[in-house]
Amino acid sequence: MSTPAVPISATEQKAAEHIFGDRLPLAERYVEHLATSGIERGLIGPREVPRLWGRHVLNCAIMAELMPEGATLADVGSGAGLPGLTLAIARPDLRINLIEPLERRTIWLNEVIEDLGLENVEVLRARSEQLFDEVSVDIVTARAVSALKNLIGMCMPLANSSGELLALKGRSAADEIAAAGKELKKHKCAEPEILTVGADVLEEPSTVVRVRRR
Ligand SMILES: C[S@@+](CC[C@H](N)C(=O)[O-])C[C@H]1O[C@@H](n2cnc3c(N)ncnc32)[C@H](O)[C@@H]1O
Repeated sequence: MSTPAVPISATEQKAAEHIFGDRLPLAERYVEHLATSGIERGLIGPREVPRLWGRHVLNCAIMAELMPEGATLADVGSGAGLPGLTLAIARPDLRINLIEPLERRTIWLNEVIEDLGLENVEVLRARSEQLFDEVSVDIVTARAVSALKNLIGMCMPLANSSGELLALKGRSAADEIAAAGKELKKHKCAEPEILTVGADVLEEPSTVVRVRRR
């Protein structure tokens, strides 16, 4: 691959070492894929290159801190593998389904998974709603897929009886929770929690909304 320079600050480098440990070379290879074929094939915008490490890979991979050992995951609307592929790289003990309906995205994801030699992740080409009878996992993740009020109906049916949704959100988290009252009630969910993750290692920690059933 001829790779455009993907900048990484000293703080990001330290965070990447902290999150990925001896699997950091796999994360670096993933970033190379994002910056080359990921851009050529429209999975990520060229203007994102300067923010690939900080805003995309590290803000997603830090969610590994919330994952119990050996958990099963479904990442809804995985796109270029965010956050699902970053979690598969950081945590080989997790078993992860990447759920993505668009064929060209699933082809790219499978190519990257094969190149990285990841054995704990599988791509399912489908909309989440088509998998409600087939997928039952401990944790459903989603980032930049839809507003929380829509995500609840798209994701909670994929969670097992004690399962949960972890949605990566930004500053809108509290407003999105306030707007999701009807859906939370319909799916018998408790009041969501807003978690700040990675404050000790990231310049901008991630905001995650955790939704559990009552
Ligand atoms: C804006 S992209 C975000 C991709 C990635 N999660 C990220 O953070 O970069 C939204 C993705 O959700 C997928 N998507 C939309 N509706 C979906 C559904 N009902 N089930 C699963 N994926 C869906 C789209 O195909 C698209 O790849």
